[in-house]
Amino acid sequence: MSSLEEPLGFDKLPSMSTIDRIQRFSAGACRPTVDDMGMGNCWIEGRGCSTSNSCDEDYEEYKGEAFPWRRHVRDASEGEAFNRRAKSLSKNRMKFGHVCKSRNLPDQHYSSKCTERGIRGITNKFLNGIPKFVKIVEVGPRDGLQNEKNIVPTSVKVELIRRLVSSGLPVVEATSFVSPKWVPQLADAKDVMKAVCDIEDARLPVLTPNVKGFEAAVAAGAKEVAIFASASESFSKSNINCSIEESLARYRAVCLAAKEHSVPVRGYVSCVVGCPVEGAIPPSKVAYVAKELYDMGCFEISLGDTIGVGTPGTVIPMLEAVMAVVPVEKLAMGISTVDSSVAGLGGCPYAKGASGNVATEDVVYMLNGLGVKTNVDLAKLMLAGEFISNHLGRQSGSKTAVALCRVTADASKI
Ligand SMILES: CC(C)(COP(=O)([O-])OP(=O)([O-])OC[C@H]1O[C@@H](n2cnc3c(N)ncnc32)[C@H](O)[C@@H]1OP(=O)([O-])[O-])[C@@H](O)C(=O)NCCC(=O)NCCSC(=O)C[C@@](C)(O)CC(=O)[O-]
Repeated sequence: MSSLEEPLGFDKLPSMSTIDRIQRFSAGACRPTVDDMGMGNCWIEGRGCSTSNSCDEDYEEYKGEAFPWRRHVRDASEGEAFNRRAKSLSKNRMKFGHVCKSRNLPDQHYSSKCTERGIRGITNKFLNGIPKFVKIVEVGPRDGLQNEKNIVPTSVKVELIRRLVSSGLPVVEATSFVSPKWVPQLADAKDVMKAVCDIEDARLPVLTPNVKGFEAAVAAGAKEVAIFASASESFSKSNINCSIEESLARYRAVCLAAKEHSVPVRGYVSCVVGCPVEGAIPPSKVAYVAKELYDMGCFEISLGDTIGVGTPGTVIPMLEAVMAVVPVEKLAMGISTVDSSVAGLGGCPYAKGASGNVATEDVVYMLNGLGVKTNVDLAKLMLAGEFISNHLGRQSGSKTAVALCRVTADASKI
């Protein structure tokens, strides 16, 4: 049995106060603003939101969030037809016949929700303290397509991004400005970014491994970037060809350049629970890297279980260690910011055993069922998932998409 598989004893389980802290936290809109740039650790418009009852306003505020750098011109071509089609499906509802044209399904309405009151009653009773709003960071066009055997044409990537944005996703990671020798699938980063940089309805961050990537990203029109470190030495070496310390030095340079350009930087920590080479990763290592990224100016830290081996018994001690050094509202995992990928696409090409990503459709469906707002239209999102799955010639990795396409019963009764 590898160390990753060793069951934790009850003595290793986190204290109730930790679980309570995580549950009670309902983050405010942790968004970067241009005004916050250049203020070191204060790049975020911080909002004290430490109780479970204060986030209705957060949702309202998030919906109305303004992005001052936007100059929006929507491409009227193929996207128009899609918008018309999607508009015919009301929010959080859909007609089966419209979503899966290929299958002759009855034209039934369904909703993944019971009544708002009913849900609140249930969640108050059993899931006290879950956030009322969850921000979803869609990584499909970047993480999802970086590991595809066949290179996806630029026009398909651009159309996917447009569809995801029009489903209401607030953040869609568009591409990576990395070495094309390392990730040939994203060698068209410049063209993708140039085609989507005028979209104003969502933030479109891109990955930048060094200053060279940052400069290319900004020249192509990127207004937000992400840097990606690892808590595992072996993964750092195989993913970005340098040690953790070397990567942190590179990222400090990226953050400095970003500060000069008033570009917000998001930070990733990979392998926060386990590494395919090293096995279990100590929470203290994750906390160290997360704090370094936070100190260099990242407005938010995404904690990635890169190969999908975490359990509550391993994730909570890790969160406990990270929360001791980085404010919880700056963390993007298991709290009220979730990274996911449309149709479950993706996984890091340099992480052996990376088992793909949680599908955005499944996250939205589950959150809808809990009465947690995301601002995402599940019907439009499923159309985006169907679009890319059709292009890739395989079934969606989303259980929700697969199940809802096949249901012939009155789904409102399921
Ligand atoms: C970091 C490097 C560049 C080091 O790569 P290297 O080979 O060590 O770097 P180098 O500085 O020696 O440069 C080698 C060549 O790359 C070029 N180069 C150098 N930098 C760039 C750049 N930015 N854009 C374009 N080209 C670049 C550079 O100009 C040179 O070109 P040559 O002279 O040979 O023609 C490379 O290892 C790399 O690109 N790695 C990226 C790997 C990657 O993208 N992995 C997937 C994303 S991470 C992930 O998915 C995990 C995450 C984020 O989702 C979180 C999670 O789930 O855990």
